[in-house]
Amino acid sequence: MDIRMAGVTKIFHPDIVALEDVYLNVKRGEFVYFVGHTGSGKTTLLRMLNRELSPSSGQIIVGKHNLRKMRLGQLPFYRRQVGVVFQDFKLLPHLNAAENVAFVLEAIGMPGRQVAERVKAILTKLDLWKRRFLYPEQMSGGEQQRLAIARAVVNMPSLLIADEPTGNLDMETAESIMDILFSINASGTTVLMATHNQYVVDAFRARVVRLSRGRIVSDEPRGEVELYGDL
Ligand SMILES: Nc1ncnc2c1ncn2[C@@H]1O[C@H](COP(=O)(O)OP(=O)(O)OP(=O)(O)O)[C@@H](O)[C@H]1O
Repeated sequence: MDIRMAGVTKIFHPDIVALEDVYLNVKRGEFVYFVGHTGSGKTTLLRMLNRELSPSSGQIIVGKHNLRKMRLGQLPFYRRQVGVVFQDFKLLPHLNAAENVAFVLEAIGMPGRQVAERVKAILTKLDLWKRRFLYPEQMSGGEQQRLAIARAVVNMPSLLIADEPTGNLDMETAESIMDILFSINASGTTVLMATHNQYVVDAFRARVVRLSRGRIVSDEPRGEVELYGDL
């Protein structure tokens, strides 16, 4: 899905300007990093694209959806096309790995046999099939993050939003997560990822959009950037 943000401002009560007059275009199938200091607005921007937050002003168009005008009833249909991965995984602790993934498909009414097939395919792809009966607390950080990604992409979203998906992971595990995100991107999913990880941005080149105090201050097509060098 193409994304177009025009003049987007987000003000939190009473007067915290989290984003200010943001213009951004992302083409279907792009991979884009969002970088910038803590509090620069990365998470706010991503949460608006998932329609968790609405802008105070401006337009956000994702595919054929105008997010500001979207009615509540349309939200579940929109969210089916958007996968979300957070640093804190947000896995369901009382469900095992396979059930965590199956849950997403059951929630949209997919028949049981198809659910089982999809769950097996995605857990195999992310090298988790042998771990399918484990509960999140029995899994390592890297495994939990892979499971969170499995859950986010099992429904083949057009857009994947990842907020610090390599945070708290060692370098090797972070690399395996990035390999997975790039392979998902290669299959056509647009990927938007907020990160503080200089190594990842250097090693896995993509477009880099830098935010500072809620504004886009640079946009590098091939991401040769010092994340914090010039500030
Ligand atoms: N729900 C909220 N209520 C009030 N202020 C908020 C809320 N969410 C974010 N903010 C403020 O908006 C600004 C941008 O925050 P945001 O989380 O988008 O930054 P970030 O770049 O993602 O930071 P980090 O790198 O630490 O995740 C900050 O000043 C933050 O305190």
